[in-house]
Amino acid sequence: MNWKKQSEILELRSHPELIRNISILAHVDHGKTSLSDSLISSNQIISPKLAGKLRYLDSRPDEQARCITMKSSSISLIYPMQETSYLINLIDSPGHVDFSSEVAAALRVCDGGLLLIDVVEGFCAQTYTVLKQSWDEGIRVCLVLNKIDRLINELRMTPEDAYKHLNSIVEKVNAVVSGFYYEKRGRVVDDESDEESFFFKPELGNVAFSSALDRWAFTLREFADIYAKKMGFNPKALCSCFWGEFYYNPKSKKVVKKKFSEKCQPMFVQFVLEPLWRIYDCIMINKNPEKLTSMLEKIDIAVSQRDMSYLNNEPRTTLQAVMSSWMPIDKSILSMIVRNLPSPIKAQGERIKVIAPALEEKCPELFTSVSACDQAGPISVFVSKMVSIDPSIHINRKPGEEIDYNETLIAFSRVFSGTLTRNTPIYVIENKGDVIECLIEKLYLLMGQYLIPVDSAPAGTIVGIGSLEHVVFKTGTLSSIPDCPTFTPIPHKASPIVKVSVQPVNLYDMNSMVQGLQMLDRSDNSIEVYVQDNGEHIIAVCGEVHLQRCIKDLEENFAKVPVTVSEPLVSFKETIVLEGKQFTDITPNKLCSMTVSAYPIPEHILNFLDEKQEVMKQIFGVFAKPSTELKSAFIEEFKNLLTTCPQPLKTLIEEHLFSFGPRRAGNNMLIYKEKKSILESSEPKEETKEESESGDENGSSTNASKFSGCDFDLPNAFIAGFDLANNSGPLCGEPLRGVCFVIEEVKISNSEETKDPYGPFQGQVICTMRDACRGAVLANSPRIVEGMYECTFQTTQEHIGRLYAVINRKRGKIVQEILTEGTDMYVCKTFLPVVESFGFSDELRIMTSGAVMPQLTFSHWQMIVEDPFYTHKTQEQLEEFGEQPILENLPKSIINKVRRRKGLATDEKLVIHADKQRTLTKMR
Ligand SMILES: Nc1nc2c(ncn2[C@@H]2O[C@H](COP(=O)(O)OP(=O)(O)OP(=O)(O)O)[C@@H](O)[C@H]2O)c(=O)[nH]1
Repeated sequence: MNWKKQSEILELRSHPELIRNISILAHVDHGKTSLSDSLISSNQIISPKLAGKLRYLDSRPDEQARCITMKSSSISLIYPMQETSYLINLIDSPGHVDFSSEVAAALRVCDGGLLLIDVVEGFCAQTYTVLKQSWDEGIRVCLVLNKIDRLINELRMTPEDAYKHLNSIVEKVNAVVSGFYYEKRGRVVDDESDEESFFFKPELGNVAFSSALDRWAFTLREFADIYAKKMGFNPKALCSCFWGEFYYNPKSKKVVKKKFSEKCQPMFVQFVLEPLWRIYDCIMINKNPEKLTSMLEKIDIAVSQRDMSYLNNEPRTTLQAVMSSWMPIDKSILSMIVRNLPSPIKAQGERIKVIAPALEEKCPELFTSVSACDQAGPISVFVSKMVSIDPSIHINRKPGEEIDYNETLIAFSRVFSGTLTRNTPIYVIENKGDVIECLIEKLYLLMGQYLIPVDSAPAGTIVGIGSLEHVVFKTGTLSSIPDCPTFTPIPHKASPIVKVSVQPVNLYDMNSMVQGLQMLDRSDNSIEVYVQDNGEHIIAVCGEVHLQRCIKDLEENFAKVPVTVSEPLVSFKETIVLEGKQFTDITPNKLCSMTVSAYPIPEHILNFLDEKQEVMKQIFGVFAKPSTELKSAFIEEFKNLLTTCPQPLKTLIEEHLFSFGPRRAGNNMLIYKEKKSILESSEPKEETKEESESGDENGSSTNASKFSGCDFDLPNAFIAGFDLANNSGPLCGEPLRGVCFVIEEVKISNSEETKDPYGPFQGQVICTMRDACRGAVLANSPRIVEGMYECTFQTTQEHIGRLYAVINRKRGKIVQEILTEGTDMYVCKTFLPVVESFGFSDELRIMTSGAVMPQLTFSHWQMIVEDPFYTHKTQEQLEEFGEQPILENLPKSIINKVRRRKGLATDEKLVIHADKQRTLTKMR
């Protein structure tokens, strides 16, 4: 690292108005890393010729090998513009859907973003996700339409068609933005007149057109500057005519607004795209050196003889030399960033209500300091993720320095106010509210593959903090004020659905592995690590690529021991299709019997309950203290849905809903006919004495107090049993989904016996309730429910047939197939069972030589219609198939597989050494 540049960076950090913290956002493979390479080359960190090939910010070997970014990395660049130097802190974030949490972490420390779109693939699933994430974080964004070269070289579009195509992409993005804008969710828009700046308008200079591969980019401002001099126009006025239906009349030398026709070309086509197309034609398509030389003279570009000599054999090298001198990508993009994206001072004032809403009321001093990005005020820092320091990272020690920089994790953080200095105590405020005092020993400037130790980090900067690896769990707030409220936690979109169990290859490495797992858990915001009841160590991740990265991190950085990884453990659910059949069970001491029936919950209610999980936890959760408005709003919505619920379930829920489950907030329900519905009272009602003493005439009673040995709350024991059944259904011990249990009858006999050989009575009631619920599930024709991924990919006509064959083989369902206008590209949307998804991406990639990169996101739960216990019963079936069980029963094979994995009994016949057995029989 150049020490002169380094000291300039350190100096610029104390001028927040000159800082821009930017993240590059896009769908996978749209060119983020190639663009960041070009921007990095502007600071002579890498050679411009290697930009796009080196992938400098993909420092991990697996990122280089797979050509995908898996981790956000940051680098500081200097950009001189009009005699002022600006500090650009650039973050390259991953585009793969498995790493959405990395994008969220990167956005929290930034103030602006560059939204990159591959103009051939257009607006994709992840483009929407990252745009939404940036809105939710209150981040301003500029648009970069990348890979324009593909419109010329691959699709052979005319400039007119290209203009229409680009216009349609800009309109599509703006349509999405307007949805966000008018929803105003997650953003506080104070100034209505500011509306225009949220939309992408090439004429305002917040849209760039680029080819990161060919190292060029432009915004309309640059073209307007060039032509304004030649044509004698005001550059600003000319810029506003370069986009839209404006035409230049060379005779009258005037710009007129006219509808598009063959004779009239829009100014964007005439002045911008035509010259660009001509250069590509001279170099890449028709290779015409004479025409090229005359064009270069006209636009006043000098290209070395050496670069020109590649025209026939390596035309792309000549093209890159020409285009990077004509429209250098770094200059266009960096000046767009400086002009259009806010400095920390402006951004923090806007974002504070989104990222730290509690400050205003609870800590006004810090609120003022954060809003103004005051470097002299009290300190507040947000740790957005803990980054593992892998061996590819180099720590630049100062000459003669003796500090031990043996870190495993550093805190990737943003200083929002004050100045963080080394060796100062600071308070770590955990999300739960606990406060820990600790000493900041090490601070680093993040420079891609290099960490540069620094002594301080002022407000508005991004910094790596050492010595926090045992104090901060995933994310956290640091402050010099101990009672400072925490920043808003980073929202998580991706849920960890793929689980594997891990164990060390050598058992004596168990301790190292467990410690390594703890570090891994800290280092990744979207991972879950826990120990299952049977002692297995489970890692739950977002997908296959994520899993590979985590295992690599575990083996190489955290545990540093080899581990074996099980087959992915996919989650299933269990449900029912019949209704009303009852099952009775009795406690082992024969004193309490209960009859339970079960009903399937209709899909629309189930979807509502799925959506409202968090709200339900706040209203009905064990320690919940809900606000009355929240509760009544939920109940009103729920009751509206019940109007379309079939009888008798509707009445049962309305009159006697006793609990949701599991943990009082899931998507199963318990009806207890002795109790009034929890939907009825907005306040929890105290039970009256009379109510609690009522029983039936037969001497049986549902009442605990009448039974001498029953000194516990019987209804709560029912809920506990119901919860146990919810968590582990009868088919293969997977959670239940969409089952409503009805306690039809409870009989308790009085007994004088005080000693019960079967253990505490409460435990017996709980277990019997669990078994009664499970029995009711079995009585009502149970089914397996499997998770489904939504998978979107783009492909050409050439590959589509083969891809569909793979999807069908994997039980996928194609739900949408749209031909992109002007191309032979199909955008396909399919649903794919999670259990079939392993190896799916690799198979598609191999089949299409890497052209297809499917994105899998969890979509919904879907019931497998087949009955797991189906046997031939009717006369006709028996005649046709005999009494043999069905060989290919999918749910049955899933049940057996899961039961085998959990060590539960299966009804499979095990034949070991069949030949040997036959021989033995013969010999006898
Ligand atoms: N034709 C063309 N190809 C490009 C351009 N920019 C990038 N590519 C290619 O697109 C592929 C993906 O580029 P990357 O820069 O790795 O894309 P990315 O968005 O960083 O990918 P992830 O980080 O994995 O999401 C590479 O093969 C690049 O060479 C461009 O402007 N034109």
